[in-house]
Amino acid sequence: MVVYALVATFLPVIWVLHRIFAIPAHLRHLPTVPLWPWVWSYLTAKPDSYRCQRFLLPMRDERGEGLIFHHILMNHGKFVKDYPDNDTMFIQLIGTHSVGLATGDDWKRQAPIVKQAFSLPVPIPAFVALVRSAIDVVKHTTTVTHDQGQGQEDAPTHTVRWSELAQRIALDGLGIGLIGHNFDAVRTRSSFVEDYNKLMPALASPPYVLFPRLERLLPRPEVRARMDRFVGSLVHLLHAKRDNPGDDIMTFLLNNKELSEVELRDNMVTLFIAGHDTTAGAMASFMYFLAKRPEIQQACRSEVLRVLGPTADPTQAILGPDSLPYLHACIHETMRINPPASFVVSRAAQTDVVLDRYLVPAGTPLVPNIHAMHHSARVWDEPEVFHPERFLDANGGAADLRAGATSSSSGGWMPFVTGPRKCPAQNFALYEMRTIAAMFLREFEWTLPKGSIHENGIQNSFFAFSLSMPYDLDITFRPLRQEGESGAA
Ligand code: HEM
Repeated sequence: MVVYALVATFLPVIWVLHRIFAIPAHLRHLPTVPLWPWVWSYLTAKPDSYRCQRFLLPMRDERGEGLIFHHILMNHGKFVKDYPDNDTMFIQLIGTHSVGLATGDDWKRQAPIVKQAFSLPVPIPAFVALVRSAIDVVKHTTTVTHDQGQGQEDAPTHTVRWSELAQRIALDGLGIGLIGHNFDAVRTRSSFVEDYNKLMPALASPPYVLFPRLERLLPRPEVRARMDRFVGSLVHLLHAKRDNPGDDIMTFLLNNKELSEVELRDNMVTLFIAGHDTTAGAMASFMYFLAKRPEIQQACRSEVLRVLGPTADPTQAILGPDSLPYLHACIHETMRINPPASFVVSRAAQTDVVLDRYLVPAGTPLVPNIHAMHHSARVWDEPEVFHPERFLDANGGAADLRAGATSSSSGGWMPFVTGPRKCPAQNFALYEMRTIAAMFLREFEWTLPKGSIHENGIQNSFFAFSLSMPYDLDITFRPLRQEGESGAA
């Protein structure tokens, strides 16, 4: 009797799971990852980098992945962005009418406007002021330790949860660049920042990501309320911008009469979400790799001190890749080895198509994987090694990116992807990162604290929606000069 009851209970569950996850008959000729370990990796909240290393990279030697990757991204009319249905709260948050998810004529109308907005001068002086605040926060952090190592007798050091501070810096950077608003997240805790910080992990909860319908079966009113409050705050700022225009991105978009109210709302939220954890992830990873490689950190610092001097404010001209090629190379190498977005929104082929040697039926979701591309031994020499020099030319200048790859046909470096739908904010993000990196290099030396969970390799948190962000990353900073001193060591 008990056996019958168990069978009657579990058979339907197994049947439903099979229906959800089984590979459809028309796709069974394609190579596959092991299904259940893959699903399990989501349920146990493993990061994308783990899935890529464990399941995708072992398949790489068989595939012409670079060419397929390029082909899909360059032909965005044939491979159209294809996102999950509106059941996911994440899609409800960012909306479907922004440049990020629009397709066809809607995208063609919006893309040039957004691109033009990002060609406005990057607000370097405001970034500089922001980084000064962050430096101040580090220096006044209460977890001061005394480091007796490296000949620096009893030098005070400050151990900071850098993965969080990087997020707060990124939020303020976006506030400044997008709406000319200072959230002051670096120094203060506001309900807006709290809502935002709690919202994203809730939306990325593994069961809800795997089974979006749970949102209907087991609704989460507190998460929805948080989301509504967060969006309400952004919309409020957007409306206030009409009466108080500036030289920021949203003012530019508001002045363009071609964007509807809903498009403005969706773009505002999308730009925030698209720009926040990506930039924070890149900055967190940068500190990590330079903490692990003090000789690279020192070479970077020497370049910054030589070009920028010990105290002058960085300017846009001086922060360019040609002035600081080694710093530029370190940031590029960081974003190669731990790309902040590990894969892109899926694309659906509009007709049956042959990719490499496989027939892919129309409508099949295709997800180019940036992490796999960046770790392909067919594209990169020693892909697992942090080696910034791959982005320098023979004279030590900033190399053409394609020269970083051993196979020039594949391009290789793609944290912002490539093609018509590449990230419009690449320049904005790179200038912001160079400002932060240059000013921190001048101010501090840094290491991983003893016992760091990242000692044997960077640990990314589970973050649905493709983001790679080191978690609980503490960094120990040692000031290179005392208050009031004018030069770095
Ligand atoms: C290190 C920082 C960043 C990285 C690594 C990054 C990466 C990417 C990637 C990989 C895509 C392509 C997504 C896809 O096709 O599915 C993308 C698109 C996009 N990004 Fe970024 N991004 C960064 C910063 C930003 C910032 C700061 C903003 C805005 C303030 C932004 C706004 C956008 C938008 C609007 C798109 C969609 C473009 C389109 O579909 O036409 N990103 N980004």
